[in-house]
Amino acid sequence: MDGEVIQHHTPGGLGAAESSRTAPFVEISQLSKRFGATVALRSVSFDIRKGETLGLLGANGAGKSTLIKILSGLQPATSGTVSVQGEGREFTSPNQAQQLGIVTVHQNIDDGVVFGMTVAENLMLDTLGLFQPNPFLTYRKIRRRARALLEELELELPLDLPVEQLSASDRQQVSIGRALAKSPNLLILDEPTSTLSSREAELLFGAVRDLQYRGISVLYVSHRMSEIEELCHRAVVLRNGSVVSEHQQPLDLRAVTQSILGDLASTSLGAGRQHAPGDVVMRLRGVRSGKETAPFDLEVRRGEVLGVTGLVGAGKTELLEQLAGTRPLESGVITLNGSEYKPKSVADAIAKGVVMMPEERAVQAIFPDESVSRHLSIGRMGKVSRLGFMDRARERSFAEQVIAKFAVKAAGPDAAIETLSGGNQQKALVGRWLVEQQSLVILDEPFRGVDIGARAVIATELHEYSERAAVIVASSDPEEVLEVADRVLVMVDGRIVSDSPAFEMNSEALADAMSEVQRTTTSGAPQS
Ligand SMILES: Nc1ncnc2c1ncn2[C@@H]1O[C@H](COP(=O)(O)OP(=O)(O)OP(=O)(O)O)[C@@H](O)[C@H]1O
Repeated sequence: MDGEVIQHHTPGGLGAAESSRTAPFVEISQLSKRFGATVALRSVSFDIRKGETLGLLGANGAGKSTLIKILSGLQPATSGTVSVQGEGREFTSPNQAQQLGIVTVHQNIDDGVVFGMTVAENLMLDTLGLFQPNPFLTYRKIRRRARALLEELELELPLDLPVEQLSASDRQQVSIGRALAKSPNLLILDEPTSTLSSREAELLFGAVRDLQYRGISVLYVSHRMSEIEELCHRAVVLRNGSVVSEHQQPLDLRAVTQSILGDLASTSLGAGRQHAPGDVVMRLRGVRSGKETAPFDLEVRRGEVLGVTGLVGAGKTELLEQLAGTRPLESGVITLNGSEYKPKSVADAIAKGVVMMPEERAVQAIFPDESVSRHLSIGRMGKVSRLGFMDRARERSFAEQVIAKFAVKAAGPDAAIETLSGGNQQKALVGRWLVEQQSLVILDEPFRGVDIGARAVIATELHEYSERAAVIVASSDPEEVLEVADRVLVMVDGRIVSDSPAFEMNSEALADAMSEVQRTTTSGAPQS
């Protein structure tokens, strides 16, 4: 431990019984985990007390997910012990962990849902034992129980839709609902808000507070310091697989950040940078973000990072997909470097120099068994093949450049992508589009699961890259947008309601604009 001063405090409005939060529910002792030559956890010891919400923090690759996988019975530890309510336990399956009341919502949303089943079936999967055939269990009954659960959690989800038809954030809500239906004693949440809008995140915080009142323990992993501050009674920091500090409320955020990174020098983000907008790269005239919405005009220039924000469902993705060739143009005309631009497909857009990193990393971009280098070549076949055959040397050297430039923590270009921590996968995916020259790079939610140090690296690279190309960054988190953007568009219900230089905005003003659904004006970006 670094020996931080420990002060006692209850997070705002929690009111959970202080006295019951002294006995440990889980005690982790000298836990270590190796993957070949990689040491993911080194002799980790701490406890999670009854009724407390404990924050688990650490940079990308620090070992958080590995620890969670051990606690959930998904992976065995190499050495060390885990005790539950004072008894040493070894879990060899998620079922065993769940029998002891330990339920986990994993970082990858789709680990928590079963495709091909409806929302109602997913919610009741474990509680009603739907994996076993039961002739007496009707869909009506499943649906009734699921609806009662949703009412209790104050969630609104379409019960009869197959989960694969839901948006990422709705699937996330289903997996959280499914976990809560199991009445856990310890709920582990691994970056639960990374795919949620701020309103959905508020609902989740309400659910966590409810668990606190009921004396249920929560292990809460997040890169967002404001969430740790708001929800957690204590926080433990992992760095390079070791526990390096423990913090109590009120959190000293500077000390926490320093402890996570081991060095504060690399965390200055882009706020307040000087920039000079250059030539127009892409010009939109009469374009719509959806069929029902009013058309608008927009110019995207070299020399500035254009941030696009709005709640989930505001129309950001619909707009950006039209630019990237994944969705046909609804209406209007687009020009790219002065010529008409009407991409017929993603490949056509890429050939014209417009590339997009999609929002849903796991579903749309990751092929788990492929190596990092193969992964980074997907969509760049023309650049890494010769006479139709993959050129392995070129593929590896490209991957090496991305790994070095974005400080991706990986055993090397041949490592399978699934051996990288979530945040390191994300850095590699962002980096793959910023090594070569493009006309326009679009990144949808690039900071998802990325730690504060890595965010600074990405922001710096984006600023540098924007000198040569137009860059659009979309995020539903106003703070993330302000960290990187020079100019910010706010979208509400498919319309652009504000278009301003970033230095004129702050996160409160942005959040207000994002939630202002009843605006009467059509667009803050004037038609010309
Ligand atoms: N299956 C695996 N094979 C090899 N190495 C692995 C494997 N899983 C994890 N690692 C390595 O263990 C270390 C810890 O990874 P882990 O996923 O626990 O980090 P994390 O703290 O959850 O990061 P993030 O914030 O990016 O999700 C990393 O160096 C990672 O590359």
